[in-house]
Amino acid sequence: MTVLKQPPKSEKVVPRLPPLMLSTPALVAEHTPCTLHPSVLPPELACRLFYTMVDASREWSRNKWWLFDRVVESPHRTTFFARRTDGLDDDSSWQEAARFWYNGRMTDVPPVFPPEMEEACRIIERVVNDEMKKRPRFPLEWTGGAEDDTGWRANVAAANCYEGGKESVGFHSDQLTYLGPYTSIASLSLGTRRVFSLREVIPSDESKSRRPRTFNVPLAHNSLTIMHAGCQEQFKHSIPPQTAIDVYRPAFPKSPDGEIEPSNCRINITFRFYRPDFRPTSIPRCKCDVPTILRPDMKNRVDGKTDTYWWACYAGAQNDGKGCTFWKRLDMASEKRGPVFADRLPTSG
Ligand SMILES: O=C(O)CCC(=O)C(=O)O
Ligand SMILES: [Fe+2]
Repeated sequence: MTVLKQPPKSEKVVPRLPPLMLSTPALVAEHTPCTLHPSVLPPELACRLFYTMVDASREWSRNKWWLFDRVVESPHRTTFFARRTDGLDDDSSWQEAARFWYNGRMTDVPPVFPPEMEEACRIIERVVNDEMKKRPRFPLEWTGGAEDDTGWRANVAAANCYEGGKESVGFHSDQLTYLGPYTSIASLSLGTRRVFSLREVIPSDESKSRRPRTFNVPLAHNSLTIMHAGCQEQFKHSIPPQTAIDVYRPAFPKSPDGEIEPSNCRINITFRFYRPDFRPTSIPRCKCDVPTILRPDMKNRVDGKTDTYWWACYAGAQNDGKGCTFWKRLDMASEKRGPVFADRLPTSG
């Protein structure tokens, strides 16, 4: 008996689009959930902050974590700061949260913002708030703790130092553990210009109809990139290695009568807002008794209302790569993560 074979289904081939260079703020806003703000700080402050951070970066370390059965080391140096207060309330339980920044391992309380960083942060907060006023807000986004809420503010910051073109960070989206869904992150670039790459994660139900495209944004000294609400849910970002970089020539010397020395370093500071309703006391702990990490389910459709997020074990990054199997879906309602008002926040000891 002859079995008639069905002709193979003709699957439409979706062409892969070549990477696109986004060299102006208008192009960045058109193609990504980010905005680019060149020359954001007064030039003298940007230069002073660059020198302070380059000096401080000698003490910063390379993040290390377990990946399957081996320890991997990040190809750049990094550190973390917690602001002394966020200027609005004196609750500092987010400083406690910052202690888990380093791959789930308990570290010392992080240093506070140096004075130049504090000065820069106040300017950056204004830029972020002006930009956020122009954009729609999402139901899962932090909408403020009180009626007189002053809007987005930074209470912590992560900093990175890339020395030379080989130092880099691979494609990732930032963990949302203390930031919560639909966070806004303000990322300041100082020193050598590097390329910031963004690539969308295509939801599973669209994977046959479109392919992700890589967008490359050159980040000049003293430019601010705001990764707006939804960026961590929809896009991954990276600083890829480069075979050639331009050296950065500071506009001011380090000391009034000193020489100007060119540098091949890029400093990045990401100012972040740890949400009052995502404090360490309310983060689920896994079977290893380590606070879990929160990740978005990037493969499912994102609409700002019904997105899925998962709490997962973080111990595996440290504990010889042996974490537990803990997974729990974030449920804003049953975890009582509705808006929390400043006067009702738990205080830390
Ligand atoms: O250096 C950058 O611009 C990106 C850093 C980054 O992605 C991070 O700290 O999570
Ligand atoms: Fe990141």
